[in-house]
Amino acid sequence: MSALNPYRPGLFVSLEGIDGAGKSTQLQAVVDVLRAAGRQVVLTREPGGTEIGEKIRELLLHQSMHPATEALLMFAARQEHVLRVIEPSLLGGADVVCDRFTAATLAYQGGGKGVPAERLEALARWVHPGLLPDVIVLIDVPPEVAAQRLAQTRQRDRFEQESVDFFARVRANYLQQAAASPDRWLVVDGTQSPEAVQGIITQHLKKALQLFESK
Ligand SMILES: Nc1ncnc2c1ncn2[C@@H]1O[C@H](COP(=O)(O)OP(=O)(O)O)[C@@H](O)[C@H]1O
Ligand SMILES: Cc1cn([C@H]2C[C@H](O)[C@@H](COP(=O)(O)OP(=O)(O)O)O2)c(=O)[nH]c1=O
Repeated sequence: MSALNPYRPGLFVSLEGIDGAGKSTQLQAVVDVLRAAGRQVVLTREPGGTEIGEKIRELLLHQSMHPATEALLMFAARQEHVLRVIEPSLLGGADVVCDRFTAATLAYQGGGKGVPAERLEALARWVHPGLLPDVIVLIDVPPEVAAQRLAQTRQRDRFEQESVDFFARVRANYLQQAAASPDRWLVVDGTQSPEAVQGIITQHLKKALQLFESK
């Protein structure tokens, strides 16, 4: 059982980082390390993870809207996700690996777009009282590096078209959150090779799992 969330048997892991940090590249390795340890794993994402959540995701990624609307839709999608996927999985004993969670709303809508943190924190208390990931992996890269990677690869969605300044604010907010809860966060230097990033995440998760299973 977890020291942080002592009421449930599943480990909750989320991955965070600015767009282009290398999150998608590392997701499967996170799942693999847990499965190799004999755990059952549910891989999911935000915004999304449920039928309603995926519809909200489509709106969010492609329609322009006020940052407050954006934040409220993120939490609407999250409410469905927590109630239908995350909590039942954790309570049933499965680990949940989530591509982004509430830290992303604090960083993007809060740090990046100026929605007041206390409003976002109030929504978080409403939508998932007492529930936070046990481990939050932040893949940290300077926005210039992320932009260069994205330019070389894919069509950008609405969020990925934001400026380097925007991503600098998002990154700074993530780093502040991590500094405030060092026991929960792992900050990995994402400018290293994918193999090096994977090695650091794997080692950390193995230790976190040992601690979790010994409680
Ligand atoms: N450590 C790394 N070093 C160099 N390039 C990377 C690294 N990790 C990912 N990439 C590349 O950067 C781009 C964005 O990675 P991706 O995993 O899709 O990022 P995210 O999911 O965080 O937006 C992809 O082309 C990917 O191959
Ligand atoms: C969960 C979440 C995501 N986002 C943004 C970050 C991403 O740009 C976008 C989609 O997330 P994601 O699917 O993680 O993007 P990618 O894998 O392409 O990096 O939504 C927020 O702005 N706030 C949030 O709360």
